[in-house]
Amino acid sequence: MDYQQLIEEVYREVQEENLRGKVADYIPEIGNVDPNQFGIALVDLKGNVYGVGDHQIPFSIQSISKVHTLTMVFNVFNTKLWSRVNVEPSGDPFNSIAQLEYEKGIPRNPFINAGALVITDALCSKFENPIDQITDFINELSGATCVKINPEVQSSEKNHGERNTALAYFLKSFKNFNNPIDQVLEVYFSQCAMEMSCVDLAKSFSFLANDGYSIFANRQILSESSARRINALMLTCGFYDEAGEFAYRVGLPGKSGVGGGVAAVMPHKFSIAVWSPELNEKGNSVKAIRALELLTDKLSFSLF
Ligand SMILES: NC(=O)CC[C@H](N)C(=O)O
Repeated sequence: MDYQQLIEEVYREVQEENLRGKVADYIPEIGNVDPNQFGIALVDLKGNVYGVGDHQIPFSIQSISKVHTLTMVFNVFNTKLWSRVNVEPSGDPFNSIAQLEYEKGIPRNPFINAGALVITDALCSKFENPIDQITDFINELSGATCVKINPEVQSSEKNHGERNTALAYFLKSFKNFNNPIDQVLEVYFSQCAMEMSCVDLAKSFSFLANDGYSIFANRQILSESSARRINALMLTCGFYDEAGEFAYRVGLPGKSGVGGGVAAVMPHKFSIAVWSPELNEKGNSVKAIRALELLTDKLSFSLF
């Protein structure tokens, strides 16, 4: 299969459809992007990179960073962690607070905001300088010094972080939070404000397509069984209350962010990142989802 030809075809067809959505504006600074940008990068397991459109332009990865942070604590906290966060799809918006109350402070999964805050709290217990450690880790996975924290986005998240702050206090009231709230939120807002291109993002997900081994970091990042579990979580929880629709239309494990990015993997074949800022009402990129749907249709395979 000629991947370059494939993604160019997908790119062209999606552009022709002229799909529109709305750039996220609840974090004002991430609204300051050109909404027409669109890029695709695919990385195969030999390390060949295929790209089209704005695939080299860094963008705000937002919630996609939740996969990187989960990976960082997965080994150490594997058993203990699952008493603090569940592994079930939530069926609720990513920043929902309601479920957390009747489920007594145990978030449904690590990819909704409440669950990601628990993961970042666990990360703060494990690492002395968590922000540097996350940056270093993602750089290592991408095989390049590519991650930058956008300070304007970071402070915009902080200044409009009432909901995430509320979630953190809520978790604390159920004793599911160990570190000072401000410290954990600082790390959480920083990981969300990280910027990288589709190419580097696809590389950073490559180990999940490769039984846990990163060809860019030259090491086993997670065991084969742990990598498989992260893929299962992405498939069932990676798109919040649209996870079912993504599995139905695309059929790959993946993770979205409100910056308009989606990273996904086809196990044993490739990792892929698609970015376009306009979102649907569930907070997922309209063009990125359509591009991945066309891609698996044209390939005639997905996980299923
Ligand atoms: N879905 C997302 O990408 C949400 C991330 C965003 N920084 C938030 O916490 O609200």
